[in-house]
Amino acid sequence: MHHILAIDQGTTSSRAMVFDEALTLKSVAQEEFPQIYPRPGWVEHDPSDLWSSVAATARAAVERAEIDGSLAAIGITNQRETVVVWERASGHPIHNAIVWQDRRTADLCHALAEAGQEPLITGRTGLLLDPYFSATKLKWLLDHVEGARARARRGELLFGTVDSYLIWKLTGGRAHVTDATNAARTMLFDIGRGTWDAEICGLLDIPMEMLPEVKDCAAPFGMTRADLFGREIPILGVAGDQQAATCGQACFRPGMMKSTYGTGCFALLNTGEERVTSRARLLTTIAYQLGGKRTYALEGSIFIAGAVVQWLRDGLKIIREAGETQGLALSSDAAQDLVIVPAFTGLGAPWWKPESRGAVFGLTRNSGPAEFARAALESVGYQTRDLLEAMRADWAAGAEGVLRVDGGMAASDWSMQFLADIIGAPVDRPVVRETTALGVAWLAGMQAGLRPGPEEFAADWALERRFEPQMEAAVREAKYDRWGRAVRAVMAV
Ligand SMILES: Nc1ncnc2c1ncn2[C@@H]1O[C@H](COP(=O)(O)OP(=O)(O)O)[C@@H](O)[C@H]1O
Ligand SMILES: O=P(O)(O)OC[C@H](O)CO
Repeated sequence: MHHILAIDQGTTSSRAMVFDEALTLKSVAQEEFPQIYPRPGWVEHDPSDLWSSVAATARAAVERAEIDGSLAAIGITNQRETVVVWERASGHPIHNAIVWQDRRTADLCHALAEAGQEPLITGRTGLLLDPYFSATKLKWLLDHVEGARARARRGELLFGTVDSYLIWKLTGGRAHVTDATNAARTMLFDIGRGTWDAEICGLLDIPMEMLPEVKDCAAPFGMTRADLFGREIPILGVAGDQQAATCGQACFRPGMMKSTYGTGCFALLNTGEERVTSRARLLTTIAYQLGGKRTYALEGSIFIAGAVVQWLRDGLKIIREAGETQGLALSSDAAQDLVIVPAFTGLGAPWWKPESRGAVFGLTRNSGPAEFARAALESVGYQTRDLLEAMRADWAAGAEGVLRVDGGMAASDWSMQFLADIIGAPVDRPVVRETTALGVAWLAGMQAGLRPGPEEFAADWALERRFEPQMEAAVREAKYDRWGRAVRAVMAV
């Protein structure tokens, strides 16, 4: 029996999982690492923390799985958009990684929009002019680290998203590569042609010498150093974490969609070969690239989902652990209809209002922890419906009715039932909820010749529970209408 190691390098922790060749999970290791907030709105990671947590969890997962040298392939999935720049000669980063959540380039994005650059950028990359993406963060580094641009031009510095940096470390500096899904999040990549875009690089003064080679999601990315796992192991699968979850959820047919509920929520709708241009301010992105063929997706990104539950725990201190929200919601007063708009760091898709902040509507003297818990869980459902409405507006062919869910918050039955109620469609939760790691393990396993293609993988996808909508249509629409008014009020303040 061969085994596959999936490395999932996320925003707050690194995880490693070993799967056998039938994709049964054998072991897990996880390590959190520090978040660095140098100023309000700035978020950084120390690249050495990313690397050491990946190396430690990878080794621990392999040890725990007791697989006796049968490791055949590695897959890497990662937090997307985060930028690392390092020296080709030494492998040393020239600065902390600038994380996807970092807002330091908001003014630069604003200036580019004022200068009329958004149509070019959106047309080529499918993305909006927002600090979320890598390009303006990379420009910031080249502008602020002394001598960086000249060194990059001489070929001394390399840029990568986290996957690319990890591959450089794993291979001992023998491969400077990335995959098409990660490249698609940089705002430097022409997603139609599948190449780095010279015009956008020119506009931002980014030397193209520092960009990695872009490969399919299932491809030979390089061999690890022999000392890491006792011999060289091939890295054969790479995808951004939301795209890996799309694969793990087997959303291979146009119209299929998944929504992942972690700290934030990211919904991807497979649009097949069609590169749908959003009129509703969603993102167009690459879902996966296999055999040189790109499959596209519409993506809605919400920055606060599970994080609203963390706020109940750490901010309001009305719960000790996330699971308590379910009991509270069940005991809440149905006559009160509290609405929480959790715009703690602004509003993401489809509004893109970085300056908005949150609000609570409908407070009475009887409003207490139970009503807050229910409103917090409901806010995640409402935000998802906003994304689905935008997807419907954008794509006439339209999403199939069912939404596949995963991520930590998908564990909450109450939340998933409300989600089904408010979107008015079934919500399917799979048996395997580690869809991100599963997706990239499948990609690597397929490239290794251990796993068959998408059709067979899709046939193996197993439902744990379907949540059917039960709410009366009139109640649903009245509640959603009230949410819409609350969001508009938040944007107006
Ligand atoms: N039973 C639950 N009910 C509601 N929210 C939950 C529950 N379990 C976990 N969460 C939320 O899910 C999030 C963790 O999910 P995870 O997929 O691990 O996130 P990430 O990968 O972004 O760190 C947390 O924000 C937590 O508040
Ligand atoms: O690390 P996660 O799971 O919060 O995912 C982050 C996303 O990739 C950001 O686009």
